[in-house]
Amino acid sequence: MIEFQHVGKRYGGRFEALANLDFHVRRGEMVFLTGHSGAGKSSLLRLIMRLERPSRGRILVAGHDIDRLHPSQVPFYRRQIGVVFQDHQLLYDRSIFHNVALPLEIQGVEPREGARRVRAALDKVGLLHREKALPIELSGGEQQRVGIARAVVNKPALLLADEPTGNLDPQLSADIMALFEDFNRIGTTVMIASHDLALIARLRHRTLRLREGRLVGDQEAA
Ligand SMILES: Nc1ncnc2c1ncn2[C@@H]1O[C@H](COP(=O)(O)OP(=O)(O)OP(=O)(O)O)[C@@H](O)[C@H]1O
Repeated sequence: MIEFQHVGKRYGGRFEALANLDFHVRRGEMVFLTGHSGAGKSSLLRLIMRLERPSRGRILVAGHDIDRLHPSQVPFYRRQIGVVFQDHQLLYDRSIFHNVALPLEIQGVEPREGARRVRAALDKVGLLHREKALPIELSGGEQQRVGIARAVVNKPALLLADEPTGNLDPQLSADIMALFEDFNRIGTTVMIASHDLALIARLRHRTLRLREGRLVGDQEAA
């Protein structure tokens, strides 16, 4: 599903944030990405999203070299990818329903079909009863669930998350990870960048470890 072949990324032509990365994440896998702050986790995710382009090497997603996408194809490419951020990036003047509906509105999905999909996504994250609330009325863990509902409302083949539990306590973090496992169980490929080594160790999924932009570990689930 995701194949990195000798991928490097330099910023500003000099600083090497990622160097010679080679790995393959199979369709349907759930993989953690770890490493200290600045190791390159976010850069790696941004390359997959094609928010950044590699300085060298090739990145294949679902068999396609994403560097070769025509600019007009990039929005369609990104629609196959759900993204969850640490800080949720919710719109605070819009209801939970409208936050989750946003990607569908942008794509011009017919409103009734859109509403059905939004409610299905909210139901999966256990927040259907809060659809009319504003984000500010929700706890941090619930806000992160809204971020996840918005990421999966398109039924993406690939779900990426950048420190999705960064601000949550251990129990809420475990609940959020369990949600990712639910989506993985129904076939979604999942890649999660996280600092939380204790939680990762408990969950037993393949773990890619970065250090200073290099892949220094690739451990299969125990
Ligand atoms: N747009 C950019 N321009 C220049 N340097 C950048 C840019 N984005 C990231 N970097 C640098 O690349 C390195 C890797 O950063 P990155 O954000 O990918 O690491 P990270 O592992 O996600 O860290 P954190 O956990 O703190 O987010 C860092 O040294 C960072 O300063």
